[in-house]
Order: sequence, then structure tokens, then C-alpha cells
Amino acid sequence: MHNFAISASGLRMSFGDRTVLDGVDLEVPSGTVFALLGAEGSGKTTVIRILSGVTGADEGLVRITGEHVGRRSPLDDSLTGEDNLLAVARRRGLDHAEAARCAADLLGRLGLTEVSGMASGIPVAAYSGGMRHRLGIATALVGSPEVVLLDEPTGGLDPSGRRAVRRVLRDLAAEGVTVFLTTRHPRDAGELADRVAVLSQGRIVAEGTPRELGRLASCGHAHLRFADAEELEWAVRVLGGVPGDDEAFTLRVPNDGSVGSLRALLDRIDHQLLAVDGLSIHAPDPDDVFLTLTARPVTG
Ligand SMILES: Nc1ncnc2c1ncn2[C@@H]1O[C@H](COP(=O)(O)OP(=O)(O)OP(=O)(O)O)[C@@H](O)[C@H]1O
Repeated sequence: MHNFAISASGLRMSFGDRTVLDGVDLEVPSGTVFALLGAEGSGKTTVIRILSGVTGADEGLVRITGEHVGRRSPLDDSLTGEDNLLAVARRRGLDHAEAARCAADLLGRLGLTEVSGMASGIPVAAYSGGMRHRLGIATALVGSPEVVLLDEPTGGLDPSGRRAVRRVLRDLAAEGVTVFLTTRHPRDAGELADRVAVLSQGRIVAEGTPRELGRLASCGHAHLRFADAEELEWAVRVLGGVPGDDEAFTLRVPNDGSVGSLRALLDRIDHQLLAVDGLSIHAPDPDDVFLTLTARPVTG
């Protein structure tokens, strides 16, 4: 039998006439890193707020097993990073020695030791966005919670910050802590989490390990290159897909690489007299998986 640290069933939430959550069920096994993946505005923060008890759902049940639930605390800009963590530790009942040990450990884990020491430290007001973000994560971990809820832990971080956060999350899971995080980046979900649930149109449309979701989506993409913006614009209209965010007039069109789907794509290119400068077929990557899964009609 599974041991779930977090179970939620039938969560519903509306703001005015906008239904954001339309029956969300979640089961998060203990000691795992679990990612809730969804597009902007899909309701991820709303789920975190419900799980952490900040907001009540209109309907549904939440059960969290685990003595403590850690989530980010607001930062005091006038204090150093270390003092912020000591303040959170005091509020969570740690004695002076435990608090000092905990603050030093968390600053080290999140790569903030240099800037946060009390003597040489700078106030949080002078932190960069990424440093604030990392300190925010550290506040969630004060007091060794058994369950940690993190909203967009890798949002706005540079590669070294992301690496630090990834390492911290893996260490927590190895220590038996359950981590529930949200992200809008399929790649992050695949790299950070043991299991991923995809939130779309108020429902969980898929759930599983990153590998299982890849198999479920069974997708890939064709990468097309065009000579100029005009040709690309026409291609987007007649083929669909997502243009590249570079200057190279590229387009990514879902394609599973089978002979049939390739033939259909080439026929369409021919039929629309599109001048294609380059074409390559790619195995599924996390973005393909996400786009395919969220394009599925919601049933049930
Ligand atoms: N208190 C509120 N009042 C009204 N609408 C709200 C409120 N909170 C959230 N919403 C709306 O609910 C929807 C989901 O918001 P939410 O912040 O949960 O999404 P999200 O997936 O976390 O988005 P993002 O990735 O952009 O942070 C949005 O349309 C948002 O405008």
C-alpha cells in the first residue's frame, strides 16, 4: 500500500465566474519530489495556497501526513539573510543553538554563506532577485519539516542557482522529506521531480514519472526553418506549431516521426507551396510532452 504524505481530492475553486480548479485530485508518496506542472495562470499557486492552509478550497478534502509543513516565510528586508533565518527559527520554536546550526546549514546548502554572515552580511534589501528567491526557499526548510511546499522554486534563477536548488531538493528527498513544488517549465519538472502531475483547465490531465508521461504523450516534433518572417507566419497559420524564439525563422510542429505523420506533414507543406529551408525530426523532449498532454481533451 502507498504511503501518501499529501492527498487531496475533489478540490474546486472559483474566483467570481472563473473556475480555476475543477476537481483536482493529488496523491503524493512520502519521501518523493512531486511537481505540479502547469501553464501560467493554470492554478498552481492556488493549489499550494490550499495545501498550505492559507486559503480554503470551495470544495474538496486535503490530508497532509507529517508533523510539520514548511513553506516560505516573508523576508524582512532590513535584516541579513542569517538574521531572517534565525527569526523564522525562533518562531518555529528552535532554541538558540539549534537555530544557529540550522541557519548556517541552510545558508551553506543554498550557496548564500558568503553574503549572509552576520558580521559581513548585507541586508536582504541589497540581495538580487535570485538570492532572495534562494533565501525564501531556505525559510521553508527551517525546523526540518517533513513536508515542504514550494511555489516555483526554480523561477528566476540562473543556472548555478538552479543547480543549488536541485541539489537541495534531491538531498531532502534522500532524507525522507516530501517535497511538493510547482513549475511552469516542463524541463524543470522532468529534472527535479520523481513524479509529475500536469494541471490543465482546472484538472489533472496526466500524472506519473517523467518517463511514463513521455510514453503517454508519445510525441516528438519536426523542426522547420524558413527563409523569412513572412514565410514563417504563413507556416504557423497552415501548420500550427510554436515558432522558435530566435531570429532564425524556425517552427516546431508536433510530429511522432512515423512514416504516416511525416508524409502528412510533407503533403501539407507541398499543398501550401511553403518554401522550407530545412527540416529535421526530433525525439520527444519535455516541452513536446507538456504541449501534447495539455492539448488532450479533458474527459470524465
Ligand atoms: N485572489 C484571487 N482573486 C481573483 N482571481 C484570482 C485570485 N487568485 C488567483 N486568481 C486567478 O486564478 C487563476 C490561477 O491563478 P494562480 O496564481 O493559481 O495560477 P498559477 O498557475 O500559479 O500562475 P503563474 O504560473 O502565472 O504564477 C488566474 O487566472 C488568477 O488570475
